[in-house]
Amino acid sequence: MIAEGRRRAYQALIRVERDGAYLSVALQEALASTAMDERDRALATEIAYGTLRRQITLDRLLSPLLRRPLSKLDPEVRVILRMSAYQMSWLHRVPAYAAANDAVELAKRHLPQAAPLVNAVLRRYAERAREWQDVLNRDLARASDVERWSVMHSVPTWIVERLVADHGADRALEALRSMNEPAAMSLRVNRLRASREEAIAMLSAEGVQASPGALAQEGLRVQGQVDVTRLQAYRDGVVTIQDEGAMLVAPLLRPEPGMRVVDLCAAPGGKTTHLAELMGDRGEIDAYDVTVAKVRAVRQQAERLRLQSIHPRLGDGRQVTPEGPYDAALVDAPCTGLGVMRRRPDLRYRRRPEDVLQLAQLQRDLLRRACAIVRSGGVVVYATCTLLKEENESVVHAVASDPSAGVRVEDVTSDLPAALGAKMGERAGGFLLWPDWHETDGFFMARLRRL
Ligand SMILES: C[S@@+](CC[C@H](N)C(=O)[O-])C[C@H]1O[C@@H](n2cnc3c(N)ncnc32)[C@H](O)[C@@H]1O
Repeated sequence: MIAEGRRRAYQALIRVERDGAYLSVALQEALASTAMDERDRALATEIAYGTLRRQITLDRLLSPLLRRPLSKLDPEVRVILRMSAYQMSWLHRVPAYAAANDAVELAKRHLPQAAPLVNAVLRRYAERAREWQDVLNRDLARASDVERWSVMHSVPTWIVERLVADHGADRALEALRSMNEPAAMSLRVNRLRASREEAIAMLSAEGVQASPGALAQEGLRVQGQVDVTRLQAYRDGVVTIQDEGAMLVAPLLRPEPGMRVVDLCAAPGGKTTHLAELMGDRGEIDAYDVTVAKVRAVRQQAERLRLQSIHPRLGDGRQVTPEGPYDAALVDAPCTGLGVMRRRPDLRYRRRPEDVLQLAQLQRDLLRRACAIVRSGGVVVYATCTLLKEENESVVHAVASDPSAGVRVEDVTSDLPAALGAKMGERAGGFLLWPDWHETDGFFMARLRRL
């Protein structure tokens, strides 16, 4: 019988491979049954995320064992080979024979004619599975640095090239090394409903261990992987799932009760709701996004947190025309998401180099619009979860250097937590929080002030 965790991991991975589904959605569907054991759930999650994180590496390791290129095989075979090779090389508590036997059973069930091939390839793979680094070092001895790093860290070459060009090889390499570590889980405490200590006690009463985060005053780090949405503390609006790095963005607007704020890219509402909490839920926040489903997501989060000051609105942020100017605006722009690769391992394979150019245009347009609709002396915060200059500093520079925008860039050092220490980097055009510094996602944030 195929282990439940492997069966569910396969279900999710085949949806990603064959139908282009997002991993988070496909896995949620695969794990939907409430009857599932927590251990099976954890194994399925580990296999699905781990396999996608290591996909380029796995394909390189598997290729010499195949007569045909991996890309020419049926998606079912690709998925079964990758997920089984992943377990053999990375999940040392899983015996190789268990992974191989289940792989053959999976093949028999989903593509019976491929079972002998799966069996033969994985028996050979198992002989060297633990030595994958040595195998690759030999294979890549004559490869360029970019190709070697791409294969070793499973990141497409164009992304490696861009990161090296933007930040230098050392910094890029440090970040790449961190991209395949599982992401820590953090929560934001809604301090309108509980103090951080009270929230820790509520979570503890539900069997969840949490401790104060190092960076954000309202941040909590949770031990292990927990489905927080099932907890009473979540349903009661005491906590929100948010990366601790993301919690540094809303305070940059210097939110105060009574302010009128616009969030041009609000869904699913993580930063909008944080703003409302920081404003004591007094004031007005117009929260825009482009689809009905996304606007609904913002509304649901506002309702769960019992926040009245948020007005979810359907609309293109580039065309927002308010009756009067806002005190502050947030542009948490759509981006390539390279700072959140740990949480969304499939993103790196979906993105194309041409996306950067298109996104940068949209980002500039959104930021220009934000600058146009805040009052004189008001602030605009621009944020992304990517690491590329073209989407970060260059966007800020393009807008701020245009005299018609009437803004200047501010140094945000004094608004950032002291816990960041010396790790501040170059901040003239904005602040980049690297994902390998404090076990957060990677974020860029800049503040502009209207003259
Ligand atoms: C990075 S996400 C925002 C995350 C959100 N601020 C949070 O913290 O939960 C970017 C959002 O921008 C939205 N978006 C994309 N193009 C847009 C546009 N032209 N106008 C407004 N929103 C847009 C996307 O739908 C997406 O929800």
